[in-house]
Amino acid sequence: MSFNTFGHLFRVTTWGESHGPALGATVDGCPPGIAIDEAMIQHWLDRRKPGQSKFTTQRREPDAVQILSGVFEGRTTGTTIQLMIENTDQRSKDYSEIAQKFRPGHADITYHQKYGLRDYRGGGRSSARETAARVAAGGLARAALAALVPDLRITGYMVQMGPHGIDRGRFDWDEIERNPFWTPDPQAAEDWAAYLDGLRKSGDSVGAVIEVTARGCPPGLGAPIYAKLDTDLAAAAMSINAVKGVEIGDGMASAALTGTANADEITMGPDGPDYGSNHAGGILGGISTGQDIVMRFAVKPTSSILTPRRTITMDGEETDIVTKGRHDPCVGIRAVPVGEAMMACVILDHLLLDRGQTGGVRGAIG
Ligand SMILES: C=C(O[C@@H]1CC(C(=O)O)=C[C@@H](OP(=O)(O)O)[C@H]1O)C(=O)O
Repeated sequence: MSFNTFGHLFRVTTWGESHGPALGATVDGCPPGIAIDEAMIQHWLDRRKPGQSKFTTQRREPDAVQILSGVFEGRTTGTTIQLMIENTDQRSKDYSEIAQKFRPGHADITYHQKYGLRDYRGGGRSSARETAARVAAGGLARAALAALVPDLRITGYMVQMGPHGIDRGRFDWDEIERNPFWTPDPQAAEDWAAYLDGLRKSGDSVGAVIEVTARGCPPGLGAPIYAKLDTDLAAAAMSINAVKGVEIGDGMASAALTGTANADEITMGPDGPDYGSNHAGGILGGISTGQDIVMRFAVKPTSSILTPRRTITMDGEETDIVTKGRHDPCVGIRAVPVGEAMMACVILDHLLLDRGQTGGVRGAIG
């Protein structure tokens, strides 16, 4: 059990608070010889950083990453890699009014009950700003995966904002990069813009569902029983701030299927098994099948809102709370690159575990 660390062989420890001097990730177990530099990691951080549209927080952070160790002449050395991002745009006075109160739906109250004190500035350690560190580690994982599994493509996108889901008939992979919501449905992007603008102006927020797909993942990653690939993916997604639900493949909806409908029928293709469908989300018995790995997670509405809500103070007095400052009306938007980063870290971790146990040798079919 580690409080701030995840992964078995590719181990990521994140550290830092939203209004502290800096935050970052300490990565142990990265394979040596991986080509990496700050620009390669920055590419991924730039997709998550705040202040990029009216639909996200207006805090302005460059999220500029510094590699402090573990890289020599542009390659990982196999030793501990320290990634650091300085905080530059803290505005802690926004939080002075709520320092003595608990935001409903926020970690404020549980942190206080557990530890008896908390860094309330920007939510401290519970801030979604912590996810910058995950994205930095994910950038490193992606670089390792690019060397080890060149065909792997990890892509996240939003499939639902509030009650409004995408139309899968309009799914367009190229559209994901073109709109501020990372959604594959151009019509949804238009509809959500108007919807979220209204919510934002009325001082409210909303949740979202994010899907992350890994295409080109080899079969054989993951292991029964406690080392399942889906166990680690679910834990990784659930560890992201504000996540309240995780699904693999058809997830909860698979309960409504019959065995006939759920069967991902198998035929023999030119290069091995061919699956007619993918209800399983690319994982059977905790082990990847070689199909697309499909994970979804639900992000709750941002709890820092301008609409007054009832709460209590640390002295137990009943009161109202309004959270001022710069907040995301839908924090799910910036959770998209975070979900991708977690998928990259978990797949790399399982790739390394599999190489250790089986050497990557697969059972023959045909
Ligand atoms: C800074 C980021 O998001 C922050 C996440 C956050 C929260 O409570 O989660 C609250 C806000 O912090 P602040 O009040 O300091 O502006 C967001 O801006 C980031 O993600 O990089």
